[in-house]
Amino acid sequence: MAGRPGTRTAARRRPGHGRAAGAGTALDRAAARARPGRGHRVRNVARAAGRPADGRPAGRRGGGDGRPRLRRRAGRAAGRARGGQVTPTNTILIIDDSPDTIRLLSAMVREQGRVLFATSGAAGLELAKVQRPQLILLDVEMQGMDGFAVNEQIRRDPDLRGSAVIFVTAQSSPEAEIACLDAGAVDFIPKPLNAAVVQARVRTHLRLQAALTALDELANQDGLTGLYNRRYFDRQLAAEFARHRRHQLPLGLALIDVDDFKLFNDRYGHQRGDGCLQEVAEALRDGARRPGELAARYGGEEFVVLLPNTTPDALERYGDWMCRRIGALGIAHPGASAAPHVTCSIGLCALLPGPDDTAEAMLHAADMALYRAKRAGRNRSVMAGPEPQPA
Ligand SMILES: Nc1nc2c(ncn2[C@@H]2O[C@H](COP(=O)(O)OP(=O)(O)OP(=O)(O)O)[C@@H](O)[C@H]2O)c(=O)[nH]1
Repeated sequence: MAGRPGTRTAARRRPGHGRAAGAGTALDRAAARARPGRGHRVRNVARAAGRPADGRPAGRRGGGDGRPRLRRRAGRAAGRARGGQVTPTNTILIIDDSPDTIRLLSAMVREQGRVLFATSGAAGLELAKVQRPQLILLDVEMQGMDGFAVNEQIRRDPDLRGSAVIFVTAQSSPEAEIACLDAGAVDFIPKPLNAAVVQARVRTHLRLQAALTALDELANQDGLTGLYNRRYFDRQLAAEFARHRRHQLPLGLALIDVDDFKLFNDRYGHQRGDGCLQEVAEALRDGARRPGELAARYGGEEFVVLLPNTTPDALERYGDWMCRRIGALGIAHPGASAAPHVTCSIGLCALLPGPDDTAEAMLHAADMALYRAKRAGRNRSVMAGPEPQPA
């Protein structure tokens, strides 16, 4: 298959490059040394802690088994939940200013996932943002920023929504326990630490986290195509629009509609219609290759693709290329008006968002362009803007 014209190869950070705070401080090294016989493991984990997986946002990773990405992710999450089996994909972050406690806790939970640690609240927060652990075992009584302050920042950060906090504390009164739970922690582990209790609690919460992740992913997925659904797209569009406005970057949007699809359904039936939508969706998913690009089903036979940091020229090339790709699927559609196979019309909008622009207006502009593409004969893409007047 020919590559998409004018696109850059996805910039991927090389594994092992990039650093995060909390790894390799003097205390971290002391903690590793203090762990008889296993110091190297903790040290290695701490080094790995600074390594972004591949520079792409979670959930947008391509890869090889041919299943839609979202489906693969949901499957993985469900796999983690199934039977409570803990896989190496679980990450547990210990934030504690005592090397002895880190050593002890690491030994207790090391079979339950990849263990990272940080010896201060600030370092722990930075590490958590990069590594997105499922569980954070958070010491309450730390020097500087205490556990409650760290927890508050975790709760406020939308990127850390998927990380559950278990407080670890020597204060075991009912009031202390209630304060931890009221602060939003999922659980509470009392000191002195008991290995069986720690493992049971960690196991339970890893299971719950996996189930929650799977549910969250399903809630964002379109059932027929496995693409993201409109709800998720609208959220991402709002976030990307704000980011592009802040950094003054050009944002691209493509609204894609299958041509004469009613006729296709009438001729071949809804089941074949569904199959056709799935094939189109797969072409769109496969075409969203650059980091941050997102394809979603907008409703019915209409799809939408968000293309971050994309100039009008590049967006026009994308539109033409995607029209050709969908035509090249070669799905027979003898009654269609533009060609004897399935085609699509695409409305494009490229925008450097200014203070008065809105995501809704951008979608509306793309919709108007799509309407013009239909009127001009279908099987084409049209850029939003003033309609060319006849000479
Ligand atoms: N099979 C199937 N059909 C769907 C689905 N969602 C919407 N449709 C059908 O898509 C068709 C859309 O028809 P119209 O809105 O008239 O548009 P069109 O026939 O594609 O015509 P143009 O858009 O003008 O090219 C309707 O027949 C819907 O029933 C779906 O999930 N599966």
